[in-house]
Amino acid sequence: MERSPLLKVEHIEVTYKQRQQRKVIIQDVSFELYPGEMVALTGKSGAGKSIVSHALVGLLDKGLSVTKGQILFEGKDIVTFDEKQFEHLRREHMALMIQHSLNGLAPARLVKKQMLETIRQRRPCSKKELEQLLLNLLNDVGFKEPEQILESYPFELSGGMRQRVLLAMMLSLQPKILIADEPTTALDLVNRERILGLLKQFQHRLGLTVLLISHDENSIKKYADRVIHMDEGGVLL
Ligand SMILES: Nc1ncnc2c1ncn2[C@@H]1O[C@H](COP(=O)(O)OP(=O)(O)OP(=O)(O)O)[C@@H](O)[C@H]1O
Repeated sequence: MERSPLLKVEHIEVTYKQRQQRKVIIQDVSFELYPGEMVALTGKSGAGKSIVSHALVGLLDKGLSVTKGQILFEGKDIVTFDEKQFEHLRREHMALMIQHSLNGLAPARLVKKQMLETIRQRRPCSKKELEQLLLNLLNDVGFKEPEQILESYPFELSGGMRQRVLLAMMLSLQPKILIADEPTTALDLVNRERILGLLKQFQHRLGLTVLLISHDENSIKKYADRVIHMDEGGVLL
């Protein structure tokens, strides 16, 4: 039986428009993601990888928009979604783990508070149950003393620890697709391998579909089932 893609990006173009200025930033980008696979999107800095990831979840910066093509999630074109529909998509289906761990966590707010806020969007259960879920998730990403992590501020944690907290937070949303945009850029080799190993583990254990975005093809290719190359705004096949 032929499998259908969970996500199908078809010939998308993203344009930057501001007053008289108009510039095509990426053009004719097409690729597919099948359920349960880990696909790497690589290409040099400036190729447009982050723009693609933002377009997928409706988080393009002001002035940027998808001007051609379709992005089909479970067969439905999401290019025309409004903000409310994208919020729903991000909460229920597609989580974006963004570049540099501190961007994803407020440095001076307790980890527990931030994680609770995220998980509450998805699971309406008691505070006690939620806290237990958080402890389990932190355990899953390798924290031996998750209680201590919950009571920490992100600025007190190392880059690798923050990235693992962020991963636990994203997993709490139980997404179908996890988009990890340069998840290991700021990390040393040991932490890089640890984060990528965890992503691989969750791909297998939860059947998670992962889009792994990185300019460093060498560090991710052994983890990916397939590699897609982007070059100056397009996809090289
Ligand atoms: N908000 C924006 N407005 C206008 N142009 C932008 C904006 N953000 C990015 N660009 C342009 O889009 C192109 C692609 O940028 P993008 O950040 O997607 O590259 P990238 O492949 O993710 O690079 P990196 O690996 O460095 O993150 C670049 O030429 C950049 O200058």
